[in-house]
Amino acid sequence: MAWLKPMLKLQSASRAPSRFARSAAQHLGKKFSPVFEIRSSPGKGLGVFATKNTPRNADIMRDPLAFRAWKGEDIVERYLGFIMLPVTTRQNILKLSVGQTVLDYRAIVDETYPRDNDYDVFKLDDINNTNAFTIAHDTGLAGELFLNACRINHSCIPNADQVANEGTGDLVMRANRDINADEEVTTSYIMRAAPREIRQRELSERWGFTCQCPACDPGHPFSHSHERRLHALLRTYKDSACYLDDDGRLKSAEKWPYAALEQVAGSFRRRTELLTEHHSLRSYTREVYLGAFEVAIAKYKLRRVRSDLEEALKLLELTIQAERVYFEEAIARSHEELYARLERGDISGV
Ligand SMILES: C[S@@+](CC[C@H](N)C(=O)[O-])C[C@H]1O[C@@H](n2cnc3c(N)ncnc32)[C@H](O)[C@@H]1O
Repeated sequence: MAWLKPMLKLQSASRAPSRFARSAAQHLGKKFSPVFEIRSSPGKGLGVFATKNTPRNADIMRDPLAFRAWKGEDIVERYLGFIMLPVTTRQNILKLSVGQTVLDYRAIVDETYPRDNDYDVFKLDDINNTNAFTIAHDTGLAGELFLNACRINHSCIPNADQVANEGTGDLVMRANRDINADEEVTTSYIMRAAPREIRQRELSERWGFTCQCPACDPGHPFSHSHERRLHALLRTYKDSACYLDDDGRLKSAEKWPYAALEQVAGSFRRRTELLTEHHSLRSYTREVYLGAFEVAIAKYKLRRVRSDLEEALKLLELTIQAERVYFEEAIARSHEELYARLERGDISGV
């Protein structure tokens, strides 16, 4: 299942300069006013709703970090961190919803410990399981709680994506399509490119609900076309698996013959077509553009054909635009420097 790993990596953050499209997050420098409210969402508890028409790539919320949990930390250690928080933050965290209780801890704890705080140790764990976001991979973070963003309900075809936070610690939620005033803002809790039965099993086991989005309703025409798209997408990961590492990037670039590189490039092209077909999948394109860029550079190094370098520059430009929408401004800037070098024909160290 090595091919699955690149799929598990998700998205992320922000702006745009010079020759690169600035549309994504020009507003980031400006004062940000929230465009959402939290209210009841029938059948789902509370939810987040847009209060204004919100265009694609606009920020819906920037929510400050409330609490952070680390991998490997035991629940008492975590609780000791929690009790250091200001009392209102603690109270608000304890109001977050608990989707699925792993243990009937209330019964155990009521019997064993008389104090409410001991109960909260376990409750905090369940709150984390239900609500925590993870943005950065491989950081040792188990998850982060945000008081507003944690009210966003799930959809397998969400209209908003979390983006990397550019070091502020805030969680930024960005519209991945135009959202109408009063429409519910949704995000995906799971790998949205997984087939329906896998998504449903994960949602039911971890969060205890059955997703009712059009992609999960077998009677909905959209569901069929979307499932076909997801299966085709899986095939592109399988087709190129032997050439790629766990991050979906070319393994030992120098080793492959030109024909193999062309095959990988074709698989990346197909993947990009599929990902750009639907707004809920677009956030995956960044990784794909970057992977495809590396393949184009490897092709250029083998044959020094000008069209391969032009293809690489085009893909790097797309990567930079995607960085600005879903990931880090700093990474986008360093890619821009690379772009300038390649434009001058300097491929040393690429
Ligand atoms: C992170 S919370 C979202 C906010 C929550 N609705 C609340 O009232 O605080 C996750 C919980 O919301 C509910 N939920 C989220 N998405 C849902 C959906 N699509 N259908 C039904 N319930 C959902 C589930 O109870 C889930 O455990």
